[in-house]
Amino acid sequence: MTVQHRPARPAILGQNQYGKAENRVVKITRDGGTHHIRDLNVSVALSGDLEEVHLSGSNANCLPTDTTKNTVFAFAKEHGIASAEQFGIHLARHFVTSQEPITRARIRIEEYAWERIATAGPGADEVRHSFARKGQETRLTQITYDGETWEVVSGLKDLVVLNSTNSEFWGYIKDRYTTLQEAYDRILATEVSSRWRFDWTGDAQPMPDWERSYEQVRTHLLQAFAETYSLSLQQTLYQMGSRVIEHRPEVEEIRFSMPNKHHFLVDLKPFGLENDTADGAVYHAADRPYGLIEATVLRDGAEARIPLDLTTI
Ligand SMILES: O=c1[nH]c(=O)c2[nH]c(=O)[nH]c2[nH]1
Repeated sequence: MTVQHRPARPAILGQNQYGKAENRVVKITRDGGTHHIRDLNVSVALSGDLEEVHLSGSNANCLPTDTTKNTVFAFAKEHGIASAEQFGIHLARHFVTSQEPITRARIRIEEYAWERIATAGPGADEVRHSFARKGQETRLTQITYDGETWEVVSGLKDLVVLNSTNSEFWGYIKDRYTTLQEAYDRILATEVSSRWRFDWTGDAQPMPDWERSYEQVRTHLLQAFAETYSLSLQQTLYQMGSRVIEHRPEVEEIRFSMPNKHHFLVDLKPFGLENDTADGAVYHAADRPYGLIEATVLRDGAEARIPLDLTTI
């Protein structure tokens, strides 16, 4: 029997699209002391007359993905973000109407919601520039018992918080590798992971009210974050820990691991746009690398027993 071979046929280019994915755009608008935040993850995919880009390597019809990224940030500054839908419509229309070879644009946007951290007020002391990301953090606990002594370490993780002002960072060491510019008004954002150890070791002592303790520690952490005028994330961390130690007698020791979730002001000067912190500033929320600030705050005389690496409990 003879085997039938299908005639060889040439390769052809099928459906294709390209663009810049996951542009992390944060815009802060100021209404006096009350700040508003919009936090988007914007992905652009363009298609059209792009055969030659793939086949011959001619880039004559290629709008660089870098340009699509710049457009997203510049539009956030110039036109604002009234809603994710409005922003996406505006971008899609721009790409299709301004570039002849581009005949289709798909803009995908995820929006991260934030809620204000409640502080003292309303009144002069009320903080209006501090936010916690919506969505519940994870509450944790670890109980150890050897037949005699109890150890209870509780905590939380994934609590994302942001101050849109009242944060500076300057006066640090400068060596030949330093390029960081001093900051006098920056965003301070972190994802709090914390564990705290209770002074309760056994039945001879009254047991803490675990529910109320958790609620109170969480509130003190949030309020200390919001109310601290920060000169570094390290200083904010210490304020958060010492506030818990001072207000919650049942807590002996509290440990933190806090990534510095950097937000960089985008340089929009090449597009004739000023972008400073005064109002409507647009930031790039950088993913990695991140600063990682870790420390324990203890009651004077207490023993530090929470492991340095929080992932081990
Ligand atoms: O709060 C900060 N602490 C640092 O140690 C540090 N280092 C850095 O580059 N930025 C910051 N911010």
